[in-house]
Amino acid sequence: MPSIAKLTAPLHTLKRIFPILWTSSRKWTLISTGLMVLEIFFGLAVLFLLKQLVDVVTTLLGSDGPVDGIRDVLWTVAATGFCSLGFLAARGFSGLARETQGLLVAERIDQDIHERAVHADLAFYESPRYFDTLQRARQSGSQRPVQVVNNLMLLFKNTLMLAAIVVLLATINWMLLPLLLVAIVPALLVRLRFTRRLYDWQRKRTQMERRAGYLDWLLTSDINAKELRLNQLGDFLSERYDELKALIRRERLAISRQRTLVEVGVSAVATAAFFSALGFLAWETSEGRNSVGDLVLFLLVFQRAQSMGQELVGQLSRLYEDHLYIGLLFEFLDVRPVISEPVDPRPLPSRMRGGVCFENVGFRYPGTTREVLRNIDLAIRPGQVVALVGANGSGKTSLIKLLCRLYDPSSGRITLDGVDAREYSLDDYRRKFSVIFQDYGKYADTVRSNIRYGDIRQPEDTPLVEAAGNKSGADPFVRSLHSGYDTPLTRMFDDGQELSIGQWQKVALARAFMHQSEVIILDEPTSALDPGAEFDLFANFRERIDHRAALVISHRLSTVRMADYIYVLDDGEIREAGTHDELIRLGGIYCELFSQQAYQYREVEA
Ligand SMILES: Nc1ncnc2c1ncn2[C@@H]1O[C@H](COP(=O)(O)OP(=O)(O)OP(=O)(O)O)[C@@H](O)[C@H]1O
Repeated sequence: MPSIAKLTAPLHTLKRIFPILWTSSRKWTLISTGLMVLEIFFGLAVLFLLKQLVDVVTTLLGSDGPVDGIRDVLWTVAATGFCSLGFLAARGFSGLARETQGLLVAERIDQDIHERAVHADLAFYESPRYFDTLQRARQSGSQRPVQVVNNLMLLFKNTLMLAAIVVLLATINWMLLPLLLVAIVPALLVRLRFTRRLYDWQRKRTQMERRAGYLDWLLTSDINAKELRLNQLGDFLSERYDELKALIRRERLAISRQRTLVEVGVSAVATAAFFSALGFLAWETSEGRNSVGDLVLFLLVFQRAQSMGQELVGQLSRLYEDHLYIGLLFEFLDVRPVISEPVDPRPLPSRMRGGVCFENVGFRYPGTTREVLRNIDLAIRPGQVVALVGANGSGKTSLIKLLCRLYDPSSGRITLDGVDAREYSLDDYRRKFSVIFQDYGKYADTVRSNIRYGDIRQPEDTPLVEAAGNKSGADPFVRSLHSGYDTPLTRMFDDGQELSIGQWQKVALARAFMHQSEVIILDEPTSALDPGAEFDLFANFRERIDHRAALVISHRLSTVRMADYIYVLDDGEIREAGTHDELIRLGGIYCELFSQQAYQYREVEA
């Protein structure tokens, strides 16, 4: 037995859909509803007039004076024709109105999806479980909400029409009604069952579809083109893609095959019902219990009732399907960021005085059990350059993500001027930092925009863009591009220019310099820079960053030694901290790393 909650679930879906429709296009909602009402009115009128026509003709056949009768027939035919025209016109225009409304609603749903996607926690993108919700929301399609309402209106219209036909049939012979039920109900049950099966299957297959999409991207994207050719991975990946797609196709077709077989069976039952009804009525007519007019009316309306019933079945199953898929959309729209604004945020000091501190911070990524950071105590004071060193996977990038509140600590706290960072408004707090990550963004836009995205509040022609380009060392090569700072980057669009990896890194660095934040965070900022460019950057680093505070992650100890204070991270814990000289004197991990790199330089010099 289905539970009450399951039965009422579609109603909840509707309750959420109507406000979306209303707010996205009031005018078109009203127009399409009005036209649908007209469509129903004319449709019912046609049915009524058909019955009238049969009655008038039957009376005419049985009477002696044909003159008045013929006039009645002609009037009824004319009225039926007029109403049919009205029906067709209303149906045509309501289709147009629904399309307009559909496009507007789809735009609104896209806006909602983008809004949620932009504000979702970073964890959302770093977990396959969450990421699937986004894919499913996309799969559900932004047209669904308007489809639901269209289907609902069509359902309403067809139900009314069917009810009218049922009344007509009952006036012929009530025994026809059970036969009509036999023609409609099994088809409905079959459709609903297979809609559910297909939906369950698609939900189960989201990851597999995503894997296929990923392989498709690997095979066709420019990023992987070099490795694909040199490692001859093309055929191998293409085979994996084919295998996945074949599996998905086989499973899907198995369901469709079963559905087709069952539907053919159900149609056979419906056809048998029709001919049984016809035979029964022909017999009743030959026995004189029904008139020939009844038989004609039956032939006119029974098949109409049957096709209307089938439409009704289609609409009901589509409505059910839409309800299921809209559930996926709502599932995504209901994702709320965990990293949220405090109800009553504290005012953030315009200039920080004490700096940012980690106080006994521990952290594990959501959905995982391993603590990637433990007992972290760290401070970044105003104007201080702090360096973070450590082996791959020791937790450096994770620490930065916590610092910028892309995640919150699992234990301990991060403070700004002694106040827990969670007490400040999220946007204001984040504005205190400018960051360049290892996997920085490459925007298919002009150089100017690529840099200005560091602080989008600045006007388009802000001189800060060139100033940032100067600081990062990007300026000389940018000026040599065909349109200087207005050169479009990447080959994604016409006229786009591709940069070298080092040049991209300089543009990304400029983006970090663009924002007049108080703390500048650089995660491996010079990994792709040539030694000359790296030397230039750090030679007068403090002037370049306007004596702001900085946190620099680097594996190059020549970069790290210019820092005021250095933290050494090892397997999620800070093992050593101090100035370069102190750490060398300590003779620990840092000293060993430094000696290894220094040895290599000495070898070159020797
Ligand atoms: N999104 C994530 N979900 C779960 N675990 C993660 C995630 N990102 C990183 N980790 C894990 O956290 C640990 C620390 O990773 P992190 O990226 O902070 O290291 P790192 O010190 O910056 O390394 P590298 O020098 O290679 O950049 C690693 O063991 C990594 O597997």
